[in-house]
Amino acid sequence: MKIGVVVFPGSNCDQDAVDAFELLDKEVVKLWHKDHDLQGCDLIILPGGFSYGDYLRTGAVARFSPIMNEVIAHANRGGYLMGICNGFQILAEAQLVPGVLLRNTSQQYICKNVHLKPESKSALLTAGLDSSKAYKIPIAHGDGRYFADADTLARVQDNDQVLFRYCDAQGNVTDEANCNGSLLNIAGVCNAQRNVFGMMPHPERAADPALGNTDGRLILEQLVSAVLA
Ligand SMILES: NC(=O)CC[C@H](N)C(=O)O
Repeated sequence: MKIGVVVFPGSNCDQDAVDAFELLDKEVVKLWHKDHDLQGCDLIILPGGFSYGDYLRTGAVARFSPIMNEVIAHANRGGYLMGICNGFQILAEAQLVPGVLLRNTSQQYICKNVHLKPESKSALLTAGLDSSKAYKIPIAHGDGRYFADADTLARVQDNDQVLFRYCDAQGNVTDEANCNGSLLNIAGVCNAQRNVFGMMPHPERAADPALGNTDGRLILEQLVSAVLA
C-alpha cells in the first residue's frame, strides 16, 4: 500500500502527514501539484495549509492545479482520498464532498485542541472508531464553518455521511463545543460513495507519542485499514 501526499504552493502540513503515516510504517511519497502522475498510490492525501495564499476563496485555486485532474479521476474510480483542513476546503471546491467551508463565525483564526465525536456507522473511516469516546484533535483554521443548503444537509444526514461532530470532552455535542459555527457541529463529511473523506481538524498533528496526544493516530489507523479492506 502506498500513500501520496499532494504538495500545493502554500501547503504547510504535508510533512506532518508524511511523518504520521511513516509512524504507521506506511510507504509515503510527496506528489507535486504540477505533476500528472499519482505514482500508483492507493490513498491520496490533500494536506492542510494555505494553498495559493487562500486567495479568492480558500481552496478555490488549488482545485484547478494540474494534479487535481488525476486526483478527481482516482476518486471517481473509487480510490480513497482524504482532505485535511485546507485539503477539505479543496475537496469542497472540487465538489468531491458536499457542502462548503465558510469564515468562522468569530471571524478569528482559531488554533486549539477540540473534541470530536465519530458519527457515521457506514463510512469505513469512522465505523471502527469508538462512538462513546471524544477524540482530542487540534484545529488551526480561519475558514472552517461547515455550511450546506437545507436539501444537501438533509441528504448528508439521511445518507450517514457526517464523519465527525464537534463535542465537549465528555462527548456531548453542544453549542459551546461548536468552535467555528458549523451547521450541526459538523467537523467532517464523506461523499455518497464513501471513498472521499474531508475533515477540518488535524489528526496528523496528534499522531506522535512525543507530542503527548495520539488520538489522531487512531483516526489515521482507521483510514489505512479502510484502504486495505
Ligand atoms: N491549517 C490549515 O489547513 C489552514 C486552513 C485554511 N487556510 C484556513 O485558515 O481556513
